[in-house]
Amino acid sequence: MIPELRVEHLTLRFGGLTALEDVSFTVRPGSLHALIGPNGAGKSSCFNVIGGLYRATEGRVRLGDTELTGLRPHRMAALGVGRAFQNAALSPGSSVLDNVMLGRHALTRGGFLECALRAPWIVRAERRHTRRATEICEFLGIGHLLHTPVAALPYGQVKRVDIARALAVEPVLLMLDEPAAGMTAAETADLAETVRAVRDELGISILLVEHDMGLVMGIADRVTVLDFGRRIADGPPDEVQRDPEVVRAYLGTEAA
Ligand SMILES: Nc1ncnc2c1ncn2[C@@H]1O[C@H](COP(=O)(O)OP(=O)(O)OP(=O)(O)O)[C@@H](O)[C@H]1O
Repeated sequence: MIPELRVEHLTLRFGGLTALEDVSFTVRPGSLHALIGPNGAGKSSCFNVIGGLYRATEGRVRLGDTELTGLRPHRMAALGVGRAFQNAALSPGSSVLDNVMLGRHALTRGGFLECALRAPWIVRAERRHTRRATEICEFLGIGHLLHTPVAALPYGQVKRVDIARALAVEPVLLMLDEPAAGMTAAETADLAETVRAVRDELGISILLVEHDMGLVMGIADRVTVLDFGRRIADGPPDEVQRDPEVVRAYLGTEAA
């Protein structure tokens, strides 16, 4: 069963600067939830608190009955949280498959000696992991690029490798941080379809942090809007889009 992600009363301060103030929202099981807002609204800060990179000054994050607050990122992977970063932390010289296999490591067991001696069960597990990593790449449309070094790929494909690596931990929650940043309009439209397919076919929850309101309105089930670190709206996309405070936040920054 896919658990609900509950973000409760998050406050994050950097010295005198309040990046988040009392932010709460819930990502319902199997839904595509977007966290949006203008520049500096606190989206990345919120993403980084949920993902364990920043420690909240106040508040908590729970996935079902599991407390995520304060856990380190590698523990989260083991608990079913897969994350793709804004600046993909991939190994550019390695192949697509090797990068995605790195994501599987959160799931692999086996000590150094067993690995070094290539114990039969390790070899079998490795084969199984390679098969699954290949399937994930095929699902994301990069199955023909398994042996290509990441450095040789166009940006849109690199982003897919990053998502594949996040999916390789078999997450119940996939966190995507501004996946469309730096993409062309065509790449963005393709990506939107892919994200939708991940939700529909894998049935997992997705938290999508995005600057571009246009991208999320077509695909999100629910949208939380931040502005100056505070939640200013939360609801279905069509409702949020018409919210006067949201319109003001976006138009205000555009006009500035
Ligand atoms: N590590 C940090 N140290 C100090 N201040 C920070 C840090 N990270 C973010 N901030 C500040 O917190 C506020 C929120 O920034 P954040 O990057 O979370 O916003 P954002 O909505 O993701 O913006 P963008 O769309 O531009 O990426 C900003 O005022 C930013 O300068």
